[in-house]
Amino acid sequence: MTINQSKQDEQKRVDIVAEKIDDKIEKITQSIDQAHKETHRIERNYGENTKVNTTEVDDQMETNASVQQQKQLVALAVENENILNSNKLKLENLQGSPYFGRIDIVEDGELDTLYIGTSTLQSDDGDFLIYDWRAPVSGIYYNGTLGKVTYPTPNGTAEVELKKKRQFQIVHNKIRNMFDTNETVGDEILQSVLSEYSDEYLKSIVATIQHEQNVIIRDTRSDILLVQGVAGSGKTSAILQRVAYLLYHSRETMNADNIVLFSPNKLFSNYISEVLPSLGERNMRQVTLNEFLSLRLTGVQVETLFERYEKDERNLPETTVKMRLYKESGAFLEKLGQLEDEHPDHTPYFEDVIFEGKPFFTKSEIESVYQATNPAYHIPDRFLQTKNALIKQLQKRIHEDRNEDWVQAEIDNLSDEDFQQIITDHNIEESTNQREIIAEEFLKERYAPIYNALINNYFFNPYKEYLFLLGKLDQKLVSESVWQTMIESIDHNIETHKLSLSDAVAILYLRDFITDGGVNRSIQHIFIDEVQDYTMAQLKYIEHAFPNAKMTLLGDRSQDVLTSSYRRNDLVTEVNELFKKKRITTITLNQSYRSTAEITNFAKKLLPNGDEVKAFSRQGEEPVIKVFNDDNYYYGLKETAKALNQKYDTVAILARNQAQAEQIYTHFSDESIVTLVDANFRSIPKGILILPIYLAKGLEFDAVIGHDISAKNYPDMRSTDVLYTICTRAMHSLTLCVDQQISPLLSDEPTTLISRQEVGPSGE
Ligand SMILES: Nc1ncnc2c1ncn2[C@@H]1O[C@H](COP(=O)(O)OP(=O)(O)OP(=O)(O)O)[C@@H](O)[C@H]1O
Repeated sequence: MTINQSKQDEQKRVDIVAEKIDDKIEKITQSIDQAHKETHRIERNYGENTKVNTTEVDDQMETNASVQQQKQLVALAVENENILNSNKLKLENLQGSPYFGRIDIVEDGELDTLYIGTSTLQSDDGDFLIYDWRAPVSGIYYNGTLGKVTYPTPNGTAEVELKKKRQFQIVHNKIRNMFDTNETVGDEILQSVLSEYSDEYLKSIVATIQHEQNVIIRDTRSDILLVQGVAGSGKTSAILQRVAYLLYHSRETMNADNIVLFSPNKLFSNYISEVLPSLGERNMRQVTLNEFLSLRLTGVQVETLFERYEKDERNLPETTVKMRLYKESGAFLEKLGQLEDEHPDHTPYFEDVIFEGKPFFTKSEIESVYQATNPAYHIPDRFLQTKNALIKQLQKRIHEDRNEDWVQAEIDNLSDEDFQQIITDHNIEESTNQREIIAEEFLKERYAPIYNALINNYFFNPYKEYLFLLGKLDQKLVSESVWQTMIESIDHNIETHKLSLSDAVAILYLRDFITDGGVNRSIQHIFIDEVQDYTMAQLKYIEHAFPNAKMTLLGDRSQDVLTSSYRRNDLVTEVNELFKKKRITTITLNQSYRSTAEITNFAKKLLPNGDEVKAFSRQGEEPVIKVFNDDNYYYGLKETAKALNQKYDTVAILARNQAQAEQIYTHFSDESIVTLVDANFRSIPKGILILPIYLAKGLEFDAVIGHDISAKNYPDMRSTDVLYTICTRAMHSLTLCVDQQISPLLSDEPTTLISRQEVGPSGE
């Protein structure tokens, strides 16, 4: 059969499947309509039921039961509607492009043809018209070359013969491209996908997942999956596909709420937000490290990585580097956890529990309770015993106070409504001591802030505890006076409710250790993108906070923008050392997909091990280095950006820091197409953007302009990571603008790329 003939046959099949999808969507839309009406009806009914008279004590029990039942009915109806909606979304995702792959396999002598798309579609007779890309058998499409291949089944590994592998590009239900291939996914389709222009949102790579990416996506064995991948190698894309895969693989036991992604910033969160819905899945939870820490340390402002980077850019004395590296190590947290071995007689730092302006439990009372516990126990046990003893004392007080005159007087003063409310809320039955029970409940509500303070361990002061331990540490890094000054400065920060990142993590760890808290067992998978920005102490704390989670860590040691000014050790080695008791798999991705071959080859020359980076064979323009003299620099930058914007929708001018970005913006303020992006932005508009590099992490743009890559601004090797990250944000076009003298980092670049610009009005 010729390829044209088979294309016609394939097109016929697409038409049939497309019709089936439309049919199903119509049916499901009707079902959703009905389900929605049903939910509405039950809700209305529920509303009416809750209006029953609750003042008659006899009615109360009955009302409660019926309200519970109604609540359950509403929940069921809503759940039903949600399932239908999610099925509809899956069908809609198939519309226009129902599948992208086909495999022909011979299993037990029988030839089977399978089509692969973003979700399963069955005919009314139960035949599979489309297989979900995550089904075990679909793995063959991504992994297998023609010939004998295997795939996992519930009964063990099955061996089949792969006869044909075909790829499709189907747009508006028309086959645009169709190839038979022996590779994972042949270059033709990938070429065409990668040549597209950037979008506000990252796209799913489901149709063109590469072999090594597939390994990351389908790994279910490792406790820690560490991916070291060069810029643009698809790390972020692989994470999102992996989330979708895991949700499918463990659909009985896990949903999107059991997964947390640590993302570098808010812009990034928005940028990736469309991928999972396009695969028919809900987005997982997303937090930045700073949000995560701040949520756990209420009332304190934790320094962000960006703030610290901006400060570090100015000055970083050697002693600060030493102390910081120590406090950021896993070993430092461990040291804090050895508190009891080193200070067996130490009593933790307690605080008064204040109620209505007066101490309810004083610090010294609490200390006595602690000291009365058995010193043979561990500190967390003694702490818990102390807490329980305080709760008991509070309960005793409530019991004793219930007959006090002031309590009785307060109850007499309650309105009928409030009185009834207490009865209803606590299901109090009529009896001779009903009034006493009401008094107790009233006191419980009154004393609730004390109970809360005890439950939340507010009577413990982790900040003082931390300062105490720092003071006792026998460190040999810096002189005693430098160390003391550091402690004083933390103390001062705490007074003003501020904390540096490394102190915040250490304090949390110490607090959790003593109070035996801070642990979330419901999270099953943690993903950390841009892991090169994380310290080992932070990773250790995250591991502690989510003890049941497997971790997927993705990073690029060459894009260490935020800490390269002082970090010394290699990320992969450090992570392996930190998690040496766990099952770790390390995967390296060297193929870069984002940029044209010209841009990738240009950028990799900046790196000491740049030869490892493999460019994808997509051709484009050579990068350009434009050198201006002092007078016409900003004019030249502006003209360059405007010219590029004629051709490309998004042109990003990337600066080292926020101050530089702001300075550029002052020269552009008359242009409406220009946006100065800061850390509060949630999405990226089209046009000319100006932003500091740390906000552009993980993102990509059609055209990138590196701002002032001069010897002054990028003087030495410590700026390599920043410059490399800037260059690798570009998909199609890269221009580096230089004010006067070119940075020595560019000395390996051929002079043919350099153009000296003398034109333009001066004084701009
Ligand atoms: N298998 C693939 N098929 C199609 N496109 C791909 C594939 N892998 C990566 N890409 C594309 O390459 C670009 C870079 O991918 P991604 O952002 O996931 O890489 P990254 O490794 O996280 O990059 P960085 O570390 O530089 O931020 C994206 O546009 C993505 O769609």
